[in-house]
Amino acid sequence: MSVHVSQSAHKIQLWRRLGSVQYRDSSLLQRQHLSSFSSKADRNDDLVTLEASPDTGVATLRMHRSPANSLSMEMMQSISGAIRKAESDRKIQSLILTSSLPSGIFSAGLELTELYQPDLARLPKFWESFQQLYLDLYGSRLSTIASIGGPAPAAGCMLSLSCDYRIMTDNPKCTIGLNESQLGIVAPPWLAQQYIDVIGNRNAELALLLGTLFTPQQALTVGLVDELVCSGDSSIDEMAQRKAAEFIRIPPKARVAAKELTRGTQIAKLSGNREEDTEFFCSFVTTDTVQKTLGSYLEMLAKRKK
Ligand SMILES: CC/C=C\C/C=C\C/C=C\C/C=C/C(=O)SCCNC(=O)CCNC(=O)[C@H](O)C(C)(C)COP(=O)(O)OP(=O)(O)OC[C@H]1O[C@@H](n2cnc3c(N)ncnc32)[C@H](O)[C@@H]1OP(=O)(O)O
Repeated sequence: MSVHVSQSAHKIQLWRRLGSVQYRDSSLLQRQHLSSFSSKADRNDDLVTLEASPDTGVATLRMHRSPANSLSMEMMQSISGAIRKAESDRKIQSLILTSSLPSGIFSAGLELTELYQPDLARLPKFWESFQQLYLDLYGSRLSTIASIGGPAPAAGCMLSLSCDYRIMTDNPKCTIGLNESQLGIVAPPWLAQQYIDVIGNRNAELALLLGTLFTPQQALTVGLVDELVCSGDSSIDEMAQRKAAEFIRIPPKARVAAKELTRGTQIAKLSGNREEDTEFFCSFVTTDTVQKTLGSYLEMLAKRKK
């Protein structure tokens, strides 16, 4: 086992060094005209806002990476940083995760330019930031509530799955689910497991195969969200606050211990397997087949917009 781990660590080092090497597949070097998908690194400083209220014990983490709260490496690090900041304040017991984008989009999942024709030096760090975000949110001592006012596909769904409670706007245009298979990729095992834990094995199996995006009503039926709020009703924030207060009434030690009961094993599993997970991701996502499918998906998104 230890030999396997050290070989794996060696491969990750190789990935990092490969950063200076250009991506080799010539068909992929001919960049298509996907002008709206061209950004990579962004500034860390204005992607999220954390509002802590020591009086109520509730902090609200608002995501506002325009246009769709897609998760670039910096975005994931900013969310992780805000979670840790809220946790370091002993007066805070609950965290509401929401979007403050005017479009209402909760999160469009991983930033696709991080996956398509990736920067090879950045790729392992990008994935490690995704793992870290899962560990920080899923393993938080805080009670966490996702207030989902808009679409939450793929890693956007992961953000909500990592919370303790999910409230969603009842607008059929706002869909949620792990749609990775539609992009020619697959959710990592730790994310698939969250899905199985929340919606059950058969529902998860079908939804993962088909890349299903559930409407809010369907999501409520399968248990992917816990509560719906009428579309256009501003009370989603109030409902989240009310739920947070309900969680806060439970003695913190008991609440945290209860959470550990259901999440501890999965958290320990990924914590002990991060390098292999990163290695697998880097190898998988850079294959020609995956890159071609991602390219087509990006084109489809751009055309749909036109
Ligand atoms: C061990 C593991 C092994 C292997 C694992 C391998 C891979 C990793 C696997 C899984 C983890 C998770 C993966 C992901 O999260 S992949 C991302 C999936 N996301 C999507 O499919 C969503 C795509 N977007 C949409 O469907 C729509 O944009 C959305 C419904 C969110 C909003 O629709 P709306 O009509 O309101 O707006 P649009 O005009 O479509 O978009 C606005 C704006 O935002 C840009 N955009 C949208 N999504 C993304 C994205 N994910 N990344 C980057 N940019 C995005 C879109 O281009 C528009 O931009 P602009 O033209 O500049 O306005």
